Amino acid sequence: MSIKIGTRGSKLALWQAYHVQDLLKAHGAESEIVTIETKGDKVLDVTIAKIGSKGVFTEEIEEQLRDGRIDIAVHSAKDMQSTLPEGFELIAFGEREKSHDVLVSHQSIDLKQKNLVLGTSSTRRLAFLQKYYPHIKTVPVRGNLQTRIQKMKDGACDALWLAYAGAHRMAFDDMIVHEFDPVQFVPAVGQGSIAIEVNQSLEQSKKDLVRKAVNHEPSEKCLLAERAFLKKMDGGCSIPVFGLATIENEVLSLSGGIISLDGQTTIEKTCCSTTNAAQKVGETLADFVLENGGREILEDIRKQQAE
Ligand SMILES: NCc1[nH]cc(CCC(=O)O)c1CC(=O)O
Repeated sequence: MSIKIGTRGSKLALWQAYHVQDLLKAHGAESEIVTIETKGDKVLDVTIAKIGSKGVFTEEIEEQLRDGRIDIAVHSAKDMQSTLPEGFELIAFGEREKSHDVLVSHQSIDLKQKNLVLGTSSTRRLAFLQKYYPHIKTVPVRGNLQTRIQKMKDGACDALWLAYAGAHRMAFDDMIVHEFDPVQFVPAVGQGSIAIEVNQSLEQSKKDLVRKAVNHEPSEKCLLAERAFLKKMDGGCSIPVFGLATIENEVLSLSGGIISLDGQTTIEKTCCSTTNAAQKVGETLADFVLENGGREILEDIRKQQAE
């Protein structure tokens, strides 16, 4: 039985796909990798928020899952919508890498420095920057990590604001010049973990095998909590919703919330539960955030983004 693994073609995506291939191999399963270009890879001159359609990194891959050209798709969990299109499911989450954000640069960076320009197009990161470092300017820098580093070196910005996981997996550790505290700069839901998506009708034996080889249970529980939170917040990747779950001594703690685009208002909370109530705790957190000002922030953002 050979498993066909679909993935985007960026180096990070391929790293993740080869990682899954290795895990499958360790469980005695052969596999092959099929690279697929998505709209998010093709359209590089606008931010993801502006491309607008949900699933910019997933649609073309889901087409191939639908017609069986591939068996599984490997994604960054962070790129996955909270509600998948009809007929698809996530069956496994890989062991999470450290989930925090970092600055990557070829030069040393002082966040107090005037005229500093950081490369990012993430609404969450922009809003946190308004809150903690309002003097810092940003420019959107899109493309795969290697392209972005080149753009930075060519002068587009002084440093790139990235997820540690991607920077580390691409071996840019030497260029990490700042690490953001995940308590202040809470990561995006799913950051640092990979997710395996399948067509629901995939043979159960293949699903079982893939899950056995790839799924990391504590990471899965955390991701279920975070994704249940995101789903109830109704946030895609262009809404500055943040959330991070951790497990210690069998207790799952989920910290998350929403921040207004100007960084002035943050609604956030930490909720705890047993690991078996992961989804429930995500929903509880979302209810709290929505009822305590989050709904108004969401409406404001929708209005601004419609303009
Ligand atoms: N937004 C794109 C994206 N999706 C996943 C990662 C990094 C790896 C990960 O979090 O799994 C990145 C780049 C980044 O935010 O720096």
